[in-house]
Amino acid sequence: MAAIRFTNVGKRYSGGFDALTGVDFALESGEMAFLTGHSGAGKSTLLKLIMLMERPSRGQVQVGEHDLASLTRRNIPQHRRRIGVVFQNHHLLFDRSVFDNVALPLQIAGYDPADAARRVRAALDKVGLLMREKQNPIALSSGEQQRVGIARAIVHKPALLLADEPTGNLDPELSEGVMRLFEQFNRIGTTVLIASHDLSLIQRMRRRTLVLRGGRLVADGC
Ligand SMILES: Nc1ncnc2c1ncn2[C@@H]1O[C@H](COP(=O)(O)OP(=O)(O)OP(=O)(O)O)[C@@H](O)[C@H]1O
Repeated sequence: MAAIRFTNVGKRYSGGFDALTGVDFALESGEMAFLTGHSGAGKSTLLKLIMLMERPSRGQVQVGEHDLASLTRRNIPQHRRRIGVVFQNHHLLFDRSVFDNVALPLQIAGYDPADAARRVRAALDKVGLLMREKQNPIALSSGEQQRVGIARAIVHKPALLLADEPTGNLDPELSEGVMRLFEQFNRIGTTVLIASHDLSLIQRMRRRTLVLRGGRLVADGC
C-alpha cells in the first residue's frame, strides 16, 4: 500500500495564489525520498497537506489507508500521531531538559510515565544523545539540537517521518550525520520524505527525488 498518495492535488491559498497545481505521486510504504525545488516551489505546502495543517483546494491526499478528506478536525491528533515531523528550527523548548523535550509527544498522547521513559531513552540512544538527557538543549550544538528534534519525531515510532529542511542550519558533515539517521529509520521500515534544497546533499544520497517548480511536480526519479 502507498504510504502517501497525491491525486491531482491543487492548493490555492486565500488571496488566490496557487502553491500547488495538479500534483500526482505515490510514495510506497518503506520508501525514502527527497522533495526539492526553489524557494516558494511548494515543498512546505505539500508537507502541510500530509500533516493536515492545510487542506487541498482540489484533488485527493491519501496517507496510509486514510483519504484525508474523510478525517475531521477531531481525527487530526490521531492522524498526527502516525507521523513524525522534523523541522529546520527543531522547535525545542529551552525551559526543560533534553529528556523532557523528547518525552513531550508521549505525555500529550497519555503514555504511562515508565513506558514513556523507556521509549525516550531508546530514542535518545538511537541519535547518540543518551548521555545528554538531563541537559538543557541550549547547552547543545546545533547538530545535537537537531538530533534531539529527530529523537522527538521518532519517539512514538511513527510509520511516516517527514522533514522540512532538516539540515538547513548544519554544515556538510553534520548534514550527512542527520541523513544517516534518516537512513537508519528507513532501514527498519519507516517511510521517509525529506524536503530540502541542498542539491549536493540530495545528489550524494542517490534516492528518489521529487522536484517541484512553481507548484508543479516537474521531475520524479533518482
Ligand atoms: N498561508 C499562506 N497564505 C498565502 N500564501 C502562502 C501561504 N503559505 C505559503 N504561501 C505561498 O505559497 C508558495 C509556496 O510556499 P511553500 O512554503 O510551500 O514553499 P517552499 O517550497 O517550502 O519554500 P521554502 O523553500 O522557501 O520554504 C509561496 O509563494 C508562499 O508565499
